[in-house]
Amino acid sequence: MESFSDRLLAEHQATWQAMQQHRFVTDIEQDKLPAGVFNQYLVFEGDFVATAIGIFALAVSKAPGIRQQRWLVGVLNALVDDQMGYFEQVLARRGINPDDYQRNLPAVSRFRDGMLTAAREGGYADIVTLMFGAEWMYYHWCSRVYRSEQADPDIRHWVEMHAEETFFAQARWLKAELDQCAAILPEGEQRRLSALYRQVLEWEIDFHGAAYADCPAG
Ligand SMILES: Cc1ncc(CO)c(N)n1
Repeated sequence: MESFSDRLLAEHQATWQAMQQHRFVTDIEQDKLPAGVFNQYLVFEGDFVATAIGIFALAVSKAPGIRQQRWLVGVLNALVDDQMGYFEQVLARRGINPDDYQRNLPAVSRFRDGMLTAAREGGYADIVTLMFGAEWMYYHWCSRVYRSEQADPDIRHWVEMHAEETFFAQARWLKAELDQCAAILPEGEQRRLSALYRQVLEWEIDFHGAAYADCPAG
């Protein structure tokens, strides 16, 4: 039988493709992403780390057992140490002062608040759906784009970080975890999670468009 996560991917193919072919993704693939757009994106992403910490903390508190908590605490640890450190370094290297950039464009707030609210109000399966939606999609476009070249070393490194085994393992863990959660859920709950998954992809598409806000001509 088709797994629940594969069912979600099949049900929302069009939305998935819209993200995989997003201008932000194809610009990186064709090595023509304007540096200013990447800088703005890094500011949004640096802010998103704080959101991700909040979401994974809720996952720890709602997880059904120690097996999940042990893994999720590892994820949290990587976010607070490696990811936070990464953003400090890359912003400094590129001379980015976040105060000079947009911080709260509607598409960015919608993604952040939508994810956090869903994580707060939902159960463990909801949170796993959110993060599976975000990470599986991200791994896929980065592993494709990895096969082309990016001249800017920071852009190249960003793609590599999300195409490498550590990140893939995290996305795979979420996928397997989602399948395990969904297997015991009634059809109505599965349909609700499917709608939430699609919502995540739509929030993501708009979030990635927001980096172009001050650069409409590309
Ligand atoms: C906006 C966004 N979605 C997904 C990921 C993958 O973790 C990310 N880093 N940023």
